[in-house]
Amino acid sequence: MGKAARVDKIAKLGGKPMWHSHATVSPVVEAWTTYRTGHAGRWTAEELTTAKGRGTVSVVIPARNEEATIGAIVSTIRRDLVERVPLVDEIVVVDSRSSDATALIARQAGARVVGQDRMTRGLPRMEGKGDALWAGLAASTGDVVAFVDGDLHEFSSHFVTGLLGPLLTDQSVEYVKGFYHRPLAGPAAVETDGGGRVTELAARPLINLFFPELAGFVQPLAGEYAGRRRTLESIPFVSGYGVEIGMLIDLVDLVGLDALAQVDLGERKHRHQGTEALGRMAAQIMVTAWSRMHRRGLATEAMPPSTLLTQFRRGGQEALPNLERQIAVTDAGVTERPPLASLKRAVAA
Ligand SMILES: O=c1ccn([C@@H]2O[C@H](COP(=O)(O)OP(=O)(O)O[C@H]3O[C@H](CO)[C@@H](O)[C@H](O)[C@H]3O)[C@@H](O)[C@H]2O)c(=O)[nH]1
Ligand SMILES: O=C(O)[C@H](O)COP(=O)(O)O
Repeated sequence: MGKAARVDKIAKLGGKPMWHSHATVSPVVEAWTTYRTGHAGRWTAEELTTAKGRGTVSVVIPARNEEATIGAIVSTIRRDLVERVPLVDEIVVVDSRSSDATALIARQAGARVVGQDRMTRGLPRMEGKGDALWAGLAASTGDVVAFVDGDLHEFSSHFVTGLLGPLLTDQSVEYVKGFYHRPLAGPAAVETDGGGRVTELAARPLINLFFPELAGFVQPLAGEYAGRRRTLESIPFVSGYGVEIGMLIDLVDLVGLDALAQVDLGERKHRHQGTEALGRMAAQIMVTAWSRMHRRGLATEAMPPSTLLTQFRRGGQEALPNLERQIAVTDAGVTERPPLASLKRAVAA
């Protein structure tokens, strides 16, 4: 049994959790994690520029009100991977209905900035990150497209080279997902591995229960990933925060686990959202997972989930006297952009 396949597992014994360090994951996941996991340090930008040959590479960054971080991310990629070596051919920032200076700062740092709504004009309006990513795929031209979140702190260009490594050096890889350690920075202290709360509390249990072939992905919700255009254009993009889990399931169904890889990018620091917002994110992820469970015959059409999420907030003018809390109801329902390739075919016909 490979080291990568050794996992810690909690077994419930008499109500008390007990840790085992020699439990195995499924043979499929064991083989995949051993064979398809890499480390960003394995590839230099120079080697990858040679490997790229005549192909082209786009970096797409979705950004909604990211004026604090977007400039440093774009200028780092530009300096290291456009000017120092010609690895990245274009940097596209998708301005996702920002109300701050995100677009201006990104442009000044050297990105091409496209508006989410401008790219999807004439199509039904959709919300959130997934729609921004689809707009970015439509706006970009590279044969390989790398996506990077716009809220990362202490960004380094190895995030991009790590994602590109497997794709530019191994033709059998169609898609690469990043993974990392995730500190949780609170107001007073940093919890070393406290980040990724939605991942640990919602996405990982869902994946293990219903899509166990994907259990070897260390960070299934990572916003840093790259793929071949032909593949990315062949899958739908779920709106909002359903996009990552939807993409992973759709990809494994389309190209198979063996064409997917993951790369260790070290550590990732980002802007944290509050618990209430993460609850809405988790609900979108669950609704998306349900749609894929339904497609696989694991859930019936007769029992679709209610997409309304009721949350409670302390005090406020609208507080109900019996609860001393106000109630906020949001719709966690998601929609989908169709595979970009199908739209291009329809336009060409
Ligand atoms: O309407 C939106 C919302 C977000 N973003 C951008 O998307 C990126 C990630 O969004 P963020 O709100 O920072 O998400 P996280 O709280 O970091 O959530 C994690 O989990 C999400 C659900 O899988 C993933 O989409 C994220 O990439 C991942 O970092 C950032 O650049 C945002 O500016 C948009 O472009 N449009
Ligand atoms: O990916 C996640 O689980 C969410 O983005 C939450 O991340 P955080 O706990 O690091 O803020």
